[in-house]
Amino acid sequence: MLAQYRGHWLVASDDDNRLVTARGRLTETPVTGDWVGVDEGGAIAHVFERSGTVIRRAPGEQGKPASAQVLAANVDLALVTEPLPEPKARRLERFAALAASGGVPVALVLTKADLDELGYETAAALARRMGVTDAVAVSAVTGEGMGVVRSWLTPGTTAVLLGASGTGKSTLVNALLGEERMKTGEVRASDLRGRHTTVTRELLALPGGAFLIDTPGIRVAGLWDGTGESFADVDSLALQCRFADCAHDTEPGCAVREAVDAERLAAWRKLQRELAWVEDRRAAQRARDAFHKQITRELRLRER
Ligand SMILES: Nc1nc2c(ncn2[C@@H]2O[C@H](COP(=O)(O)OP(=O)(O)OP(=O)(O)O)[C@@H](O)[C@H]2O)c(=O)[nH]1
Ligand SMILES: [Zn+2]
Repeated sequence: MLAQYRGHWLVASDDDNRLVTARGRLTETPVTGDWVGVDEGGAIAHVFERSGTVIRRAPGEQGKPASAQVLAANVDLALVTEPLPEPKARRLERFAALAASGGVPVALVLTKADLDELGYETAAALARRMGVTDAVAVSAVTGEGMGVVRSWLTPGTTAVLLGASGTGKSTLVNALLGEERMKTGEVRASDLRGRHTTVTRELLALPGGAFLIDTPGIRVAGLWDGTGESFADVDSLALQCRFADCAHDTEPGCAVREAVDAERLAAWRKLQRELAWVEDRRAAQRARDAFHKQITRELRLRER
């Protein structure tokens, strides 16, 4: 699945790219990166099981039940972006957690390296603190660091760009695509002529043989399902705390507070509070669903 538009999906097959609709009653709504089966009528009839998903809490309205939104499926690597010269560690941690919770490995990409002479050092320091192996400082202006990013994009694998609006994702996409961008533009124009659709998340074929999913315009990245391995430092140190349910706050004998950077620990706490809030809502929703199911079953029994 190449891209999702309002009620339409752009699907790649062996011979061409086709704009299709989806049959009702699919188990999952198809998202960019999905492998789908299309029936004779040219509609998506099946969404294959996913591995490596990026899921956020759907930006909902107050009072509405919390729900999940899959941003990308079947992703092998998340390039988490944040601009130099003052990258925000909190945002990096949040996006890294979003990827890690769906089983997607993370690499840090600090953009706009031309605005900071110490970009590479900053990237390395942040990566060390976050427990991330791969980090780079890149510039679309000078080309610095682009080779490193390309080396991560193994042919046949799919990467997703994750980062707040304005962190330089689209610019990075253009740099990686080189002249190829024109082609995708043409495909899009001919497929969607007169449809007035907004392009959201697209799967792009890079010249080197890898695929890249851009996620433009993300303003909020609410967590949905834990922080994955993105706080492995906190998780493993927690085993040495005196109390099994240590909140790493004021408890005596806390191994985490001693070893983890105060700001990182504060960020962890904030994300945990958010997750507790989400879990409350998810539990309430599950209870409502179970109740609804039971009522429906009882009504059906009575009708017999
Ligand atoms: N100096 C400098 N500016 C850059 C670089 N990369 C991106 N920018 C600028 O940063 C701004 C935002 O870049 P975008 O690529 O649009 O950011 P984005 O992450 O795609 O934003 P959304 O599409 O809103 O999610 C633009 O004005 C770019 O020109 C860079 O390497 N150096
Ligand atoms: Zn502790």
